[in-house]
Amino acid sequence: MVTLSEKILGAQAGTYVDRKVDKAFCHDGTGIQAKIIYDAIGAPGLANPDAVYVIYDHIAPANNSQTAELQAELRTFAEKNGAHFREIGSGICHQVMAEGLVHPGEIVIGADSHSCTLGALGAFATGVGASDMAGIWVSGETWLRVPDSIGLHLSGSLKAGVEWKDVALSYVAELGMDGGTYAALEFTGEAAPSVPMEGRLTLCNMAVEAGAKTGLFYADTETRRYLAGYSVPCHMQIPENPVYVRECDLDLSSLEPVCAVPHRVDTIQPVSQLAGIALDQVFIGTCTNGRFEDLARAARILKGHRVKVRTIVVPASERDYLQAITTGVAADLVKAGCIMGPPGCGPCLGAHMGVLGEGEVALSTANRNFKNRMGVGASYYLCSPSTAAASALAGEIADPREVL
Ligand SMILES: CC(C)[C@H](C(=O)O)[C@@H](O)C(=O)O
Ligand code: SF4
Repeated sequence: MVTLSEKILGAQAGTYVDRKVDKAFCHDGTGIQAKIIYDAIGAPGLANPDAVYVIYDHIAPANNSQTAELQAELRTFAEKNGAHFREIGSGICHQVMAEGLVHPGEIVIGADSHSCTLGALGAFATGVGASDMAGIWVSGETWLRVPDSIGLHLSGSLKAGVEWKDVALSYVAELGMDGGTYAALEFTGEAAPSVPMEGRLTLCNMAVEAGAKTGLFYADTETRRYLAGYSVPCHMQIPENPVYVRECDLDLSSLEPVCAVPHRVDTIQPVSQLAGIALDQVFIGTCTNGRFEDLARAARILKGHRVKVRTIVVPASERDYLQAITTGVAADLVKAGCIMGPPGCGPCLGAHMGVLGEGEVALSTANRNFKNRMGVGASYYLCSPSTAAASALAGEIADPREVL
């Protein structure tokens, strides 16, 4: 009668606990703020430098001198204090941590709201603000209220042209933007073991868009297969008849390609009904959908054709980028007219490399379409990599099932 969160945190839902943090990561944005608070506390050093990661991804490379100077300051801090530092171009913090650094059963805290992504590995992973991160640097621990859990039971299999992103957008729409507030979403059911790791990362990534504390998959043979690629051993996690405060059934076979429409992540419409909406920009990337598999899906549609609208592709990590290069996926994308950016967040949060102008309309594989996020006065739809690719070819929103 124990949920995975209760098991990992070692206490019943509702209990407040202090716990040692196994991995604590931040990026160039939140790391700077955490350092200001850490300096004010005046601690003698990091309590557990080996658990601390500083990963440059948000405005990477820097967009102006002030950003560059702040980044230089945090870089020096990380190096002096013995933290793990990942330079610009390494990739988005969540993806970098997913590449063999996070293990099932760990407590993983990131100074970024999408840290829930790492629940895909059977870890308890959640986001905190900069002050909590500074607290972890000082003490090596954090406090948490053990969350209640919502069971999301997956059954059936995806039809052609429907992707994990469509599942993610569909479950967020089902729960609503605050429907999972402070809960842990446990992905279970007969179809869960067959969800590949890249799909698990996409599904857990969007848990916070339903207000959830985290999303989790039980570590199973897929987790073991994935971690073996990083020479990381994996202990399986067996569900112990968890009790959920709410249960949702998601029949994968019943889903179709969807978009979240401006300006809410939980408001979706079938792509077929949006077809024909003219676009100014398509963006394929982010911690939701910038992995190699996502780039390959887009390339499958774009290969041998030419995009009709500016299309920016940003790999989630150096590893994803290299894989796209060695497999020819990157060449297919560039030959199709896509602009490839360095691994990182790219234009996701409207800070650089593809900011939209007033009145512009974009389609993005990201997880948020909040008003003014990618550019003041712009509007954007969220979708899967295949929908993004099909739409890039058409210059307007298009159904991927028509070109597959
Ligand atoms: C900048 C950062 C704090 C923010 C987050 O926490 O999610 C960003 O990554 C985002 O996606 O909006
Ligand atoms: S890719 Fe986007 S959503 Fe993910 S961490 Fe970066 S800014 Fe946030």
